[in-house]
Amino acid sequence: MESTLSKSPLHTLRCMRRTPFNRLFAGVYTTAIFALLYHHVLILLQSTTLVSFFISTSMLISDILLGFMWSTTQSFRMRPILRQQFPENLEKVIDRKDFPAMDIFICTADPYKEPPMTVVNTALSVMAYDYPPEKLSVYVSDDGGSEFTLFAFMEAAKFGKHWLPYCRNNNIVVRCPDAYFRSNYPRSSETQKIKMMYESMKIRVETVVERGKVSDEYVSSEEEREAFNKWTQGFTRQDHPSVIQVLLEMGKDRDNTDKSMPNLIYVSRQKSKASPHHFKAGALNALLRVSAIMTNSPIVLTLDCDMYSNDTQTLHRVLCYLTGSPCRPNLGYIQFPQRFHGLNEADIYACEFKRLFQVNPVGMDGLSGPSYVGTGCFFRRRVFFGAPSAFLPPEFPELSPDNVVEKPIKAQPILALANRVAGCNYENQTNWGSKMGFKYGSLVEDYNTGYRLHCEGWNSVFCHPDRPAFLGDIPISLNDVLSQTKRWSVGLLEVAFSKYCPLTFGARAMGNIRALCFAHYAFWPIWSIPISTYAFLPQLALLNNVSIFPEVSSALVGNITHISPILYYSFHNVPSLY
Ligand SMILES: O=c1ccn([C@@H]2O[C@H](COP(=O)(O)OP(=O)(O)O[C@H]3O[C@H](CO)[C@@H](O)[C@H](O)[C@H]3O)[C@@H](O)[C@H]2O)c(=O)[nH]1
Ligand SMILES: [Mn+2]
Repeated sequence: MESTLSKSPLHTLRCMRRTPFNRLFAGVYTTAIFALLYHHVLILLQSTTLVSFFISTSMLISDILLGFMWSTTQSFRMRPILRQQFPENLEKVIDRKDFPAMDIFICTADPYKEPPMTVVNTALSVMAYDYPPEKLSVYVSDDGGSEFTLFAFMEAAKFGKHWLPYCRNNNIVVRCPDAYFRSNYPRSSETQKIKMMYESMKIRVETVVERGKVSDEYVSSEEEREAFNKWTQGFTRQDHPSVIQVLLEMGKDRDNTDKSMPNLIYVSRQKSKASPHHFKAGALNALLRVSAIMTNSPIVLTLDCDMYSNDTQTLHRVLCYLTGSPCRPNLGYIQFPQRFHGLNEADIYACEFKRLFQVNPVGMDGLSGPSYVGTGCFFRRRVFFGAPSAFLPPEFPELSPDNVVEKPIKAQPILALANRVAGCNYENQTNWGSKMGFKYGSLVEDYNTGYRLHCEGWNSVFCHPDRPAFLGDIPISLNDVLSQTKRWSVGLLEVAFSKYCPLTFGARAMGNIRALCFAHYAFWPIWSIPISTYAFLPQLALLNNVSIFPEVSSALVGNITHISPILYYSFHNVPSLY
Protein backbone atom coordinates (compact mmCIF):
# COMPACT_ATOMS: atom_id res chain seq x y z
CA MET A 1 0.00 0.00 0.00
CA GLU A 2 2.90 2.39 0.83
CA SER A 3 4.17 2.19 -2.75
CA THR A 4 0.70 2.65 -4.27
CA LEU A 5 0.26 5.75 -2.14
CA SER A 6 3.57 7.28 -3.14
CA LYS A 7 2.81 6.77 -6.85
CA SER A 8 -0.80 7.89 -6.67
CA PRO A 9 -1.26 10.01 -3.56
CA LEU A 10 -4.67 10.62 -2.06
CA HIS A 11 -3.86 14.17 -1.02
CA THR A 12 -1.02 16.69 -1.11
CA LEU A 13 -0.28 20.03 0.47
CA ARG A 14 2.02 22.93 -0.27
CA CYS A 15 2.98 26.01 1.69
CA MET A 16 2.12 29.32 0.10
CA ARG A 17 5.02 31.28 -1.33
CA ARG A 18 4.04 34.57 0.27
CA THR A 19 4.69 33.32 3.81
CA PRO A 20 8.17 34.95 4.30
CA PHE A 21 6.78 38.25 3.00
CA ASN A 22 3.84 38.00 5.41
CA ARG A 23 6.19 37.46 8.34
CA LEU A 24 8.41 40.38 7.36
CA PHE A 25 5.39 42.59 6.91
CA ALA A 26 4.08 41.59 10.36
CA GLY A 27 7.40 42.63 11.93
CA VAL A 28 7.54 46.03 10.21
CA TYR A 29 3.93 46.76 10.87
CA THR A 30 4.18 45.92 14.56
CA THR A 31 6.77 48.71 14.88
CA ALA A 32 4.36 51.11 13.19
CA ILE A 33 1.60 50.20 15.60
CA PHE A 34 3.82 50.79 18.62
CA ALA A 35 4.79 54.16 17.17
CA LEU A 36 1.13 55.05 16.81
CA LEU A 37 0.32 54.03 20.39
CA TYR A 38 3.32 56.01 21.63
CA HIS A 39 1.97 59.05 19.82
CA HIS A 40 -1.46 58.60 21.43
CA VAL A 41 0.07 58.35 24.90
CA LEU A 42 2.05 61.56 24.31
CA ILE A 43 -1.09 63.41 23.20
CA LEU A 44 -2.98 62.05 26.19
CA LEU A 45 -0.34 63.28 28.61
CA GLN A 46 -0.42 66.72 27.00
CA SER A 47 -4.21 67.05 27.06
CA THR A 48 -5.37 70.13 28.90
CA THR A 49 -9.16 70.05 28.68
CA LEU A 50 -11.68 67.35 29.56
CA VAL A 51 -12.77 67.07 25.93
CA SER A 52 -9.27 66.53 24.61
CA PHE A 53 -8.61 64.01 27.41
CA PHE A 54 -11.76 62.09 26.47
CA ILE A 55 -10.95 62.15 22.78
CA SER A 56 -7.33 61.05 23.26
CA THR A 57 -8.33 58.24 25.63
CA SER A 58 -10.94 56.98 23.16
CA MET A 59 -8.37 57.03 20.36
CA LEU A 60 -5.84 55.18 22.47
CA ILE A 61 -8.37 52.49 23.47
CA SER A 62 -9.62 52.07 19.88
CA ASP A 63 -6.13 51.73 18.50
CA ILE A 64 -5.10 49.26 21.20
CA LEU A 65 -8.12 47.15 20.24
CA LEU A 66 -7.40 47.52 16.52
CA GLY A 67 -3.77 46.61 17.16
CA PHE A 68 -4.83 43.55 19.15
CA MET A 69 -7.25 42.40 16.44
CA TRP A 70 -4.56 43.00 13.83
CA SER A 71 -2.11 40.86 15.78
CA THR A 72 -4.67 38.03 15.92
CA THR A 73 -5.11 38.19 12.14
CA GLN A 74 -1.36 37.74 11.70
CA SER A 75 -1.57 34.23 13.12
CA PHE A 76 -3.53 33.25 9.99
CA ARG A 77 -0.66 34.51 7.80
CA MET A 78 2.14 32.58 9.50
CA ARG A 79 1.78 29.30 7.61
CA PRO A 80 -1.04 29.21 5.08
CA ILE A 81 -1.19 26.00 3.07
CA LEU A 82 -3.09 24.75 0.06
CA ARG A 83 -4.36 21.18 -0.17
CA GLN A 84 -5.43 19.02 -3.03
CA GLN A 85 -7.25 15.69 -3.00
CA PHE A 86 -7.14 12.93 -5.59
CA PRO A 87 -10.37 10.99 -5.21
CA GLU A 88 -9.64 9.25 -8.52
CA ASN A 89 -6.86 7.32 -6.72
CA LEU A 90 -9.08 6.14 -3.90
CA GLU A 91 -10.15 2.83 -5.36
CA LYS A 92 -6.48 1.86 -5.89
CA VAL A 93 -6.09 1.93 -2.13
CA ILE A 94 -9.44 0.79 -0.80
CA ASP A 95 -12.15 -1.38 -2.26
CA ARG A 96 -15.53 0.27 -2.70
CA LYS A 97 -17.08 -2.44 -0.57
CA ASP A 98 -14.73 -1.50 2.29
CA PHE A 99 -15.73 2.18 2.32
CA PRO A 100 -16.66 3.21 5.87
CA ALA A 101 -20.29 3.88 6.76
CA MET A 102 -21.40 7.51 7.17
CA ASP A 103 -24.16 9.04 9.28
CA ILE A 104 -25.44 12.34 7.92
CA PHE A 105 -27.20 14.73 10.31
CA ILE A 106 -29.51 17.43 8.96
CA CYS A 107 -30.86 19.98 11.44
CA THR A 108 -34.06 21.91 11.08
CA ALA A 109 -35.93 23.91 13.68
CA ASP A 110 -38.91 25.72 12.23
CA PRO A 111 -41.21 24.63 9.36
CA TYR A 112 -42.16 28.26 8.60
CA LYS A 113 -38.67 29.80 8.53
CA GLU A 114 -37.10 26.68 7.03
CA PRO A 115 -39.75 25.29 4.66
CA PRO A 116 -39.92 21.46 4.70
CA MET A 117 -39.23 21.38 0.95
CA THR A 118 -35.82 22.99 1.58
CA VAL A 119 -34.99 20.32 4.14
CA VAL A 120 -36.19 17.59 1.78
CA ASN A 121 -33.97 18.94 -0.98
CA THR A 122 -30.96 18.88 1.31
CA ALA A 123 -31.72 15.29 2.32
CA LEU A 124 -32.26 14.08 -1.26
CA SER A 125 -29.00 15.70 -2.37
CA VAL A 126 -27.01 13.71 0.20
CA MET A 127 -28.97 10.48 -0.19
CA ALA A 128 -27.94 10.60 -3.85
CA TYR A 129 -24.20 10.75 -3.15
CA ASP A 130 -22.07 8.56 -5.37
CA TYR A 131 -21.46 6.16 -2.48
CA PRO A 132 -22.68 2.64 -1.65
CA PRO A 133 -26.25 3.32 -0.39
CA GLU A 134 -26.01 0.57 2.21
CA LYS A 135 -23.27 2.64 3.88
CA LEU A 136 -25.32 5.84 4.13
CA SER A 137 -27.76 6.83 6.87
CA VAL A 138 -29.49 10.20 6.82
CA TYR A 139 -30.92 11.49 10.10
CA VAL A 140 -33.18 14.53 10.16
CA SER A 141 -33.40 16.38 13.45
CA ASP A 142 -36.63 18.33 13.66
CA ASP A 143 -36.41 20.72 16.59
CA GLY A 144 -39.65 22.31 15.43
CA GLY A 145 -41.43 19.01 16.19
CA SER A 146 -43.53 19.52 13.09
CA GLU A 147 -45.83 16.95 11.50
CA PHE A 148 -45.39 18.87 8.23
CA THR A 149 -41.69 18.09 8.20
CA LEU A 150 -42.42 14.44 8.92
CA PHE A 151 -45.01 14.42 6.13
CA ALA A 152 -42.51 16.03 3.74
CA PHE A 153 -40.02 13.29 4.54
CA MET A 154 -42.55 10.53 3.98
CA GLU A 155 -43.07 12.04 0.55
CA ALA A 156 -39.30 12.39 0.02
CA ALA A 157 -38.79 8.72 0.85
CA LYS A 158 -41.20 7.79 -1.96
CA PHE A 159 -39.81 10.30 -4.45
CA GLY A 160 -36.25 9.25 -3.58
CA LYS A 161 -36.95 5.78 -4.99
CA HIS A 162 -37.17 7.41 -8.43
CA TRP A 163 -34.75 10.28 -7.94
CA LEU A 164 -31.72 8.23 -6.80
CA PRO A 165 -31.67 5.83 -9.76
CA TYR A 166 -32.41 8.74 -12.11
CA CYS A 167 -29.30 10.59 -10.87
CA ARG A 168 -27.17 7.45 -10.93
CA ASN A 169 -28.17 6.31 -14.40
CA ASN A 170 -27.87 9.74 -15.97
CA ASN A 171 -24.71 10.74 -14.13
CA ILE A 172 -26.36 13.88 -12.82
CA VAL A 173 -23.92 16.27 -11.18
CA VAL A 174 -26.29 18.49 -9.18
CA ARG A 175 -28.37 16.02 -7.18
CA CYS A 176 -30.49 18.49 -5.27
CA PRO A 177 -33.80 18.33 -7.19
CA ASP A 178 -34.70 21.99 -6.72
CA ALA A 179 -31.27 23.20 -7.94
CA TYR A 180 -31.32 20.66 -10.79
CA PHE A 181 -34.71 21.78 -12.10
CA ARG A 182 -33.63 25.41 -11.85
CA SER A 183 -30.59 24.66 -14.01
CA ASN A 184 -30.45 24.08 -17.73
CA TYR A 185 -31.29 20.36 -17.60
CA PRO A 186 -31.92 18.18 -20.68
CA ARG A 187 -35.63 18.02 -21.54
CA SER A 188 -35.99 14.27 -22.18
CA SER A 189 -39.25 12.42 -21.54
CA GLU A 190 -37.70 10.67 -18.52
CA THR A 191 -36.71 14.04 -17.07
CA GLN A 192 -40.16 15.50 -17.67
CA LYS A 193 -41.68 12.53 -15.85
CA ILE A 194 -39.43 12.93 -12.82
CA LYS A 195 -39.99 16.66 -12.80
CA MET A 196 -43.74 16.10 -12.67
CA MET A 197 -43.29 13.75 -9.73
CA TYR A 198 -41.20 16.37 -7.97
CA GLU A 199 -43.72 19.13 -8.64
CA SER A 200 -46.63 17.05 -7.39
CA MET A 201 -44.71 16.18 -4.20
CA LYS A 202 -43.97 19.88 -3.74
CA ILE A 203 -47.63 20.81 -4.15
CA ARG A 204 -48.73 18.18 -1.62
CA VAL A 205 -46.16 19.32 0.95
CA GLU A 206 -46.92 23.00 0.48
CA THR A 207 -50.66 22.39 0.66
CA VAL A 208 -50.26 20.58 3.95
CA VAL A 209 -48.21 23.46 5.40
CA GLU A 210 -50.75 26.01 4.12
CA ARG A 211 -53.75 24.13 5.50
CA GLY A 212 -51.98 23.62 8.80
CA LYS A 213 -52.80 19.93 9.01
CA VAL A 214 -52.06 16.63 7.33
CA SER A 215 -55.47 15.64 5.95
CA ASP A 216 -56.50 12.00 5.71
CA GLU A 217 -56.36 12.00 1.92
CA TYR A 218 -52.57 12.38 2.13
CA VAL A 219 -51.98 9.53 4.55
CA SER A 220 -51.42 6.36 2.61
CA SER A 221 -50.72 3.63 5.17
CA GLU A 222 -51.56 2.53 8.68
CA GLU A 223 -47.91 3.01 9.69
CA GLU A 224 -48.04 6.64 8.58
CA ARG A 225 -51.32 7.21 10.41
CA GLU A 226 -49.83 5.81 13.59
CA ALA A 227 -46.86 8.17 13.28
CA PHE A 228 -49.13 11.22 12.96
CA ASN A 229 -51.19 10.08 15.96
CA LYS A 230 -48.32 11.27 18.14
CA TRP A 231 -49.39 14.86 17.40
CA THR A 232 -52.08 14.95 20.07
CA GLN A 233 -53.82 18.01 21.57
CA GLY A 234 -51.03 18.83 24.05
CA PHE A 235 -48.23 18.44 21.49
CA THR A 236 -46.38 21.76 21.09
CA ARG A 237 -42.93 22.49 19.74
CA GLN A 238 -41.63 23.23 23.26
CA ASP A 239 -43.36 20.30 24.94
CA HIS A 240 -43.74 16.94 23.28
CA PRO A 241 -42.55 13.32 23.47
CA SER A 242 -39.76 12.07 21.23
CA VAL A 243 -40.76 10.98 17.73
CA ILE A 244 -38.44 8.63 15.87
CA GLN A 245 -39.69 7.35 12.56
CA VAL A 246 -37.72 5.11 10.21
CA LEU A 247 -38.79 6.21 6.73
CA LEU A 248 -36.39 4.10 4.70
CA GLU A 249 -34.53 1.05 5.87
CA MET A 250 -31.36 0.05 4.09
CA GLY A 251 -31.60 -3.46 2.62
CA LYS A 252 -35.40 -3.63 2.96
CA ASP A 253 -36.47 -0.55 1.01
CA ARG A 254 -35.41 -0.65 -2.60
CA ASP A 255 -35.56 1.88 -5.40
CA ASN A 256 -37.37 1.33 -8.70
CA THR A 257 -34.32 -0.44 -10.15
CA ASP A 258 -34.25 -2.79 -7.14
CA LYS A 259 -31.09 -1.29 -5.61
CA SER A 260 -30.96 -0.71 -1.87
CA MET A 261 -31.95 2.72 -0.54
CA PRO A 262 -29.95 4.43 2.24
CA ASN A 263 -31.47 4.65 5.72
CA LEU A 264 -33.66 7.70 6.26
CA ILE A 265 -34.71 8.45 9.82
CA TYR A 266 -36.81 11.29 11.20
CA VAL A 267 -35.94 12.30 14.77
CA SER A 268 -37.66 14.90 16.90
CA ARG A 269 -36.16 14.73 20.38
CA GLN A 270 -38.35 15.03 23.44
CA LYS A 271 -38.89 18.61 24.62
CA SER A 272 -40.20 19.92 27.90
CA LYS A 273 -40.48 23.48 29.14
CA ALA A 274 -38.90 22.35 32.40
CA SER A 275 -35.65 21.06 30.82
CA PRO A 276 -33.05 23.10 28.93
CA HIS A 277 -32.77 22.03 25.28
CA HIS A 278 -29.42 23.67 24.47
CA PHE A 279 -30.51 24.64 20.96
CA LYS A 280 -28.63 23.07 18.06
CA ALA A 281 -25.90 21.54 20.23
CA GLY A 282 -28.62 19.71 22.17
CA ALA A 283 -30.21 18.52 18.93
CA LEU A 284 -26.87 17.27 17.60
CA ASN A 285 -26.08 15.41 20.82
CA ALA A 286 -29.49 13.72 20.70
CA LEU A 287 -28.74 12.71 17.10
CA LEU A 288 -25.31 11.44 18.06
CA ARG A 289 -26.90 9.09 20.59
CA VAL A 290 -29.85 8.01 18.47
CA SER A 291 -27.55 7.29 15.52
CA ALA A 292 -25.16 5.39 17.80
CA ILE A 293 -28.00 3.08 18.79
CA MET A 294 -29.22 2.60 15.22
CA THR A 295 -26.16 2.58 12.94
CA ASN A 296 -23.12 3.93 14.80
CA SER A 297 -21.14 4.85 11.68
CA PRO A 298 -17.53 5.92 12.36
CA ILE A 299 -17.93 9.12 10.32
CA VAL A 300 -20.56 11.77 10.95
CA LEU A 301 -21.47 14.70 8.67
CA THR A 302 -23.35 17.68 10.12
CA LEU A 303 -25.40 19.79 7.72
CA ASP A 304 -27.79 22.69 8.14
CA CYS A 305 -31.10 22.24 6.37
CA ASP A 306 -30.41 25.16 4.05
CA MET A 307 -27.19 23.64 2.64
CA TYR A 308 -27.45 21.12 -0.15
CA SER A 309 -24.72 18.91 -1.55
CA ASN A 310 -23.36 20.30 -4.80
CA ASP A 311 -20.82 17.57 -5.58
CA THR A 312 -21.37 13.82 -5.68
CA GLN A 313 -17.66 13.19 -5.07
CA THR A 314 -17.46 14.89 -1.68
CA LEU A 315 -17.45 11.67 0.35
CA HIS A 316 -14.59 10.38 -1.78
CA ARG A 317 -12.62 13.53 -0.99
CA VAL A 318 -13.19 12.97 2.69
CA LEU A 319 -12.00 9.40 2.43
CA CYS A 320 -8.74 10.69 0.93
CA TYR A 321 -7.93 11.89 4.46
CA LEU A 322 -9.50 9.08 6.42
CA THR A 323 -8.19 6.00 4.65
CA GLY A 324 -4.81 4.64 3.72
CA SER A 325 -1.64 5.22 5.64
CA PRO A 326 -0.19 7.39 6.93
CA CYS A 327 -3.47 8.64 8.33
CA ARG A 328 -3.11 11.32 10.99
CA PRO A 329 -4.17 9.65 14.25
CA ASN A 330 -5.32 12.92 15.84
CA LEU A 331 -7.33 14.05 12.84
CA GLY A 332 -10.74 14.87 14.31
CA TYR A 333 -12.70 16.51 11.52
CA ILE A 334 -12.64 17.71 7.94
CA GLN A 335 -14.29 21.06 7.34
CA PHE A 336 -15.59 22.27 3.99
CA PRO A 337 -16.15 26.02 3.60
CA GLN A 338 -19.62 27.52 3.74
CA ARG A 339 -20.35 28.69 0.21
CA PHE A 340 -23.57 30.27 -0.92
CA HIS A 341 -25.81 30.35 -3.94
CA GLY A 342 -28.03 33.17 -5.08
CA LEU A 343 -25.50 35.83 -4.08
CA ASN A 344 -25.96 39.01 -6.01
CA GLU A 345 -22.94 40.85 -7.38
CA ALA A 346 -23.05 43.49 -4.70
CA ASP A 347 -23.82 41.19 -1.71
CA ILE A 348 -25.08 44.33 0.00
CA TYR A 349 -25.04 42.92 3.53
CA ALA A 350 -21.60 41.33 3.02
CA CYS A 351 -22.98 37.94 4.01
CA GLU A 352 -20.59 35.83 2.00
CA PHE A 353 -18.05 36.15 4.81
CA LYS A 354 -15.26 35.12 2.47
CA ARG A 355 -12.55 35.90 4.99
CA LEU A 356 -14.25 33.95 7.74
CA PHE A 357 -15.16 30.89 5.68
CA GLN A 358 -12.52 30.74 2.94
CA VAL A 359 -9.42 32.83 3.69
CA ASN A 360 -8.71 32.40 7.39
CA PRO A 361 -9.22 28.60 7.42
CA VAL A 362 -6.37 28.29 4.88
CA GLY A 363 -4.14 29.95 7.47
CA MET A 364 -5.36 27.77 10.33
CA ASP A 365 -4.93 24.67 8.17
CA GLY A 366 -1.16 25.16 8.21
CA LEU A 367 -1.13 25.26 12.01
CA SER A 368 -3.48 22.56 13.29
CA GLY A 369 -6.59 22.99 11.27
CA PRO A 370 -9.64 25.19 10.88
CA SER A 371 -12.37 25.74 13.39
CA TYR A 372 -15.77 24.07 12.95
CA VAL A 373 -18.40 26.22 11.20
CA GLY A 374 -21.54 24.26 11.98
CA THR A 375 -22.23 22.69 8.62
CA GLY A 376 -20.36 20.79 5.91
CA CYS A 377 -18.10 19.12 8.46
CA PHE A 378 -17.17 15.44 8.66
CA PHE A 379 -16.26 14.21 12.14
CA ARG A 380 -14.78 11.00 13.35
CA ARG A 381 -17.33 9.78 15.87
CA ARG A 382 -14.52 9.08 18.30
CA VAL A 383 -13.81 12.83 18.80
CA PHE A 384 -16.98 13.18 20.82
CA PHE A 385 -15.67 10.88 23.51
CA GLY A 386 -12.66 12.62 25.03
CA ALA A 387 -9.11 13.50 23.98
CA PRO A 388 -7.19 11.31 21.49
CA SER A 389 -5.25 9.72 24.33
CA ALA A 390 -8.00 9.67 26.97
CA PHE A 391 -11.14 7.87 25.85
CA LEU A 392 -14.17 8.84 27.90
CA PRO A 393 -16.61 5.92 27.99
CA PRO A 394 -20.30 6.82 27.56
CA GLU A 395 -23.03 5.74 29.98
CA PHE A 396 -23.55 2.33 28.38
CA PRO A 397 -21.68 0.30 25.74
CA GLU A 398 -24.27 0.76 22.96
CA LEU A 399 -23.26 4.45 22.74
CA SER A 400 -19.58 3.70 22.44
CA PRO A 401 -18.02 4.66 19.07
CA ASP A 402 -16.61 1.17 18.57
CA ASN A 403 -19.87 -0.67 19.22
CA VAL A 404 -21.12 -2.69 16.25
CA VAL A 405 -24.90 -2.57 15.75
CA GLU A 406 -26.21 -5.98 14.85
CA LYS A 407 -29.96 -5.60 15.12
CA PRO A 408 -32.03 -4.01 12.32
CA ILE A 409 -32.94 -0.37 12.94
CA LYS A 410 -36.64 -1.12 13.20
CA ALA A 411 -36.15 -3.78 15.92
CA GLN A 412 -38.22 -3.00 19.01
CA PRO A 413 -35.30 -2.89 21.52
CA ILE A 414 -33.40 -0.54 19.20
CA LEU A 415 -36.34 1.85 18.85
CA ALA A 416 -37.01 1.75 22.60
CA LEU A 417 -33.40 2.59 23.41
CA ALA A 418 -33.29 5.31 20.72
CA ASN A 419 -36.37 6.96 22.25
CA ARG A 420 -34.78 6.75 25.68
CA VAL A 421 -31.59 8.53 24.62
CA ALA A 422 -33.66 11.20 22.84
CA GLY A 423 -35.40 12.02 26.13
CA CYS A 424 -35.19 15.56 27.50
CA ASN A 425 -33.87 14.46 30.89
CA TYR A 426 -31.48 11.87 29.57
CA GLU A 427 -28.42 14.15 29.85
CA ASN A 428 -28.90 15.03 33.52
CA GLN A 429 -25.81 14.03 35.50
CA THR A 430 -23.90 12.93 32.41
CA ASN A 431 -20.90 14.39 30.58
CA TRP A 432 -22.93 15.31 27.47
CA GLY A 433 -22.33 18.93 26.51
CA SER A 434 -19.38 19.38 28.86
CA LYS A 435 -16.84 16.65 28.12
CA MET A 436 -18.78 14.58 25.60
CA GLY A 437 -20.44 15.44 22.30
CA PHE A 438 -21.10 18.96 21.05
CA LYS A 439 -20.28 21.50 23.75
CA TYR A 440 -22.88 23.64 25.54
CA GLY A 441 -22.40 27.08 27.04
CA SER A 442 -22.33 29.23 23.91
CA LEU A 443 -24.82 30.25 21.23
CA VAL A 444 -22.13 29.43 18.66
CA GLU A 445 -21.92 25.74 19.45
CA ASP A 446 -19.90 25.19 16.29
CA TYR A 447 -17.01 27.50 17.17
CA ASN A 448 -17.11 26.37 20.80
CA THR A 449 -17.03 22.66 19.92
CA GLY A 450 -14.26 22.99 17.32
CA TYR A 451 -12.15 25.11 19.65
CA ARG A 452 -12.53 22.75 22.60
CA LEU A 453 -11.67 19.74 20.41
CA HIS A 454 -8.45 21.51 19.40
CA CYS A 455 -7.72 22.20 23.08
CA GLU A 456 -8.15 18.48 23.77
CA GLY A 457 -5.49 17.67 21.17
CA TRP A 458 -7.58 16.93 18.07
CA ASN A 459 -6.73 18.64 14.82
CA SER A 460 -8.58 19.22 11.59
CA VAL A 461 -8.26 19.64 7.83
CA PHE A 462 -9.68 22.32 5.56
CA CYS A 463 -10.96 20.87 2.30
CA HIS A 464 -11.66 23.55 -0.27
CA PRO A 465 -12.20 22.05 -3.73
CA ASP A 466 -12.89 24.33 -6.71
CA ARG A 467 -16.39 22.99 -7.09
CA PRO A 468 -18.23 23.93 -3.89
CA ALA A 469 -19.09 20.77 -1.96
CA PHE A 470 -22.14 22.40 -0.36
CA LEU A 471 -24.14 25.47 -1.24
CA GLY A 472 -26.35 27.31 1.20
CA ASP A 473 -28.70 30.24 1.61
CA ILE A 474 -27.55 33.55 3.02
CA PRO A 475 -29.72 35.93 5.03
CA ILE A 476 -31.31 38.33 2.56
CA SER A 477 -33.05 40.85 4.80
CA LEU A 478 -31.46 43.36 7.11
CA ASN A 479 -33.43 41.97 10.05
CA ASP A 480 -32.05 38.46 9.52
CA VAL A 481 -28.51 39.79 9.17
CA LEU A 482 -28.78 41.80 12.38
CA SER A 483 -30.21 38.92 14.38
CA GLN A 484 -27.56 36.52 13.02
CA THR A 485 -24.75 38.95 13.85
CA LYS A 486 -26.14 39.55 17.32
CA ARG A 487 -26.42 35.79 17.98
CA TRP A 488 -22.87 35.18 16.78
CA SER A 489 -21.49 38.10 18.81
CA VAL A 490 -23.16 36.98 22.04
CA GLY A 491 -22.07 33.38 21.47
CA LEU A 492 -18.44 34.32 20.75
CA LEU A 493 -18.20 36.62 23.76
CA GLU A 494 -19.62 33.82 25.92
CA VAL A 495 -16.48 31.85 25.05
CA ALA A 496 -14.12 34.86 25.26
CA PHE A 497 -15.22 35.66 28.81
CA SER A 498 -15.48 32.09 30.08
CA LYS A 499 -12.83 30.02 31.80
CA TYR A 500 -12.02 28.63 28.34
CA CYS A 501 -10.85 32.02 27.00
CA PRO A 502 -8.45 31.33 24.08
CA LEU A 503 -5.91 33.83 25.43
CA THR A 504 -5.46 31.90 28.68
CA PHE A 505 -6.89 28.37 28.56
CA GLY A 506 -6.36 28.09 24.79
CA ALA A 507 -2.77 29.38 24.88
CA ARG A 508 -1.87 26.82 27.55
CA ALA A 509 -3.54 23.99 25.66
CA MET A 510 -2.32 24.67 22.12
CA GLY A 511 0.37 27.37 22.11
CA ASN A 512 0.16 31.09 21.38
CA ILE A 513 -0.12 31.24 17.60
CA ARG A 514 -2.92 28.70 17.32
CA ALA A 515 -4.69 30.26 20.30
CA LEU A 516 -4.50 33.69 18.61
CA CYS A 517 -6.45 32.31 15.64
CA PHE A 518 -9.23 31.18 17.96
CA ALA A 519 -8.99 34.45 19.91
CA HIS A 520 -9.55 36.33 16.67
CA TYR A 521 -13.03 34.79 16.48
CA ALA A 522 -13.83 34.91 20.19
CA PHE A 523 -13.07 38.65 20.28
CA TRP A 524 -14.53 39.38 16.84
CA PRO A 525 -17.42 41.49 18.29
CA ILE A 526 -14.98 44.00 19.80
CA TRP A 527 -14.33 45.33 16.28
CA SER A 528 -17.47 47.35 16.93
CA ILE A 529 -15.68 49.54 19.51
CA PRO A 530 -12.92 51.01 17.29
CA ILE A 531 -15.23 51.12 14.27
CA SER A 532 -17.83 53.18 16.16
CA THR A 533 -15.10 55.39 17.60
CA TYR A 534 -13.59 56.06 14.20
CA ALA A 535 -17.06 56.75 12.83
CA PHE A 536 -17.94 59.45 15.35
CA LEU A 537 -14.80 60.81 17.00
CA PRO A 538 -13.17 62.74 14.15
CA GLN A 539 -16.31 64.90 13.75
CA LEU A 540 -16.45 65.53 17.52
CA ALA A 541 -12.80 66.44 17.52
CA LEU A 542 -13.25 68.81 14.61
CA LEU A 543 -16.17 70.57 16.30
CA ASN A 544 -14.15 70.98 19.48
CA ASN A 545 -11.04 72.05 17.64
CA VAL A 546 -8.96 69.15 18.98
CA SER A 547 -6.35 67.61 16.74
CA ILE A 548 -6.40 63.82 16.84
CA PHE A 549 -3.99 63.08 14.03
CA PRO A 550 -0.42 64.41 14.09
CA GLU A 551 0.50 67.23 11.76
CA VAL A 552 2.39 66.31 8.62
CA SER A 553 5.41 68.25 9.84
CA SER A 554 5.76 66.29 13.07
CA ALA A 555 8.48 64.03 11.74
CA LEU A 556 8.49 60.25 11.40
CA VAL A 557 5.78 59.39 13.91
CA GLY A 558 3.37 61.65 12.15
CA ASN A 559 3.92 60.10 8.77
CA ILE A 560 3.69 56.55 10.00
CA THR A 561 0.58 57.16 12.05
CA HIS A 562 -1.05 58.94 9.17
CA ILE A 563 -0.69 56.09 6.82
CA SER A 564 -1.06 53.21 9.23
CA PRO A 565 -4.86 53.07 9.50
CA ILE A 566 -5.01 53.34 5.73
CA LEU A 567 -2.42 50.62 5.30
CA TYR A 568 -4.18 48.50 7.87
CA TYR A 569 -7.49 48.61 6.08
CA SER A 570 -5.96 48.05 2.67
CA PHE A 571 -4.08 44.97 3.82
CA HIS A 572 -6.98 43.69 5.81
CA ASN A 573 -9.32 43.89 2.88
CA VAL A 574 -7.22 42.37 0.13
CA PRO A 575 -7.75 38.63 0.45
CA SER A 576 -5.06 37.76 -2.10
CA LEU A 577 -2.39 38.96 0.28
CA TYR A 578 -2.91 36.35 2.99
O1 LIG B 1 -32.67 25.12 18.55
C1 LIG B 1 -32.18 25.02 17.42
C2 LIG B 1 -31.72 26.14 16.67
C3 LIG B 1 -31.19 25.95 15.41
N1 LIG B 1 -31.13 24.70 14.87
C4 LIG B 1 -30.59 24.50 13.51
O2 LIG B 1 -29.30 25.04 13.45
C5 LIG B 1 -29.00 25.45 12.14
C6 LIG B 1 -28.34 26.81 12.14
O3 LIG B 1 -29.16 27.75 12.73
P1 LIG B 1 -29.44 29.19 12.06
O4 LIG B 1 -30.49 29.85 12.87
O5 LIG B 1 -29.67 29.03 10.59
O6 LIG B 1 -28.07 29.92 12.33
P2 LIG B 1 -27.05 30.64 11.32
O7 LIG B 1 -26.51 31.83 12.03
O8 LIG B 1 -27.62 30.85 9.99
O9 LIG B 1 -25.96 29.50 11.23
C7 LIG B 1 -24.58 29.60 11.46
O10 LIG B 1 -24.26 29.76 12.85
C8 LIG B 1 -24.74 28.72 13.69
C9 LIG B 1 -24.32 29.04 15.11
O11 LIG B 1 -22.98 29.29 15.17
C10 LIG B 1 -24.20 27.36 13.21
O12 LIG B 1 -24.77 26.34 13.97
C11 LIG B 1 -24.58 27.15 11.77
O13 LIG B 1 -24.09 25.92 11.28
C12 LIG B 1 -24.01 28.29 10.95
O14 LIG B 1 -24.34 28.12 9.58
C13 LIG B 1 -30.31 25.43 11.35
O15 LIG B 1 -30.27 24.34 10.46
C14 LIG B 1 -31.35 25.23 12.42
O16 LIG B 1 -32.40 24.46 11.94
C15 LIG B 1 -31.57 23.60 15.60
O17 LIG B 1 -31.52 22.47 15.12
N2 LIG B 1 -32.09 23.79 16.85
MN1 LIG C 1 -28.53 29.41 8.58
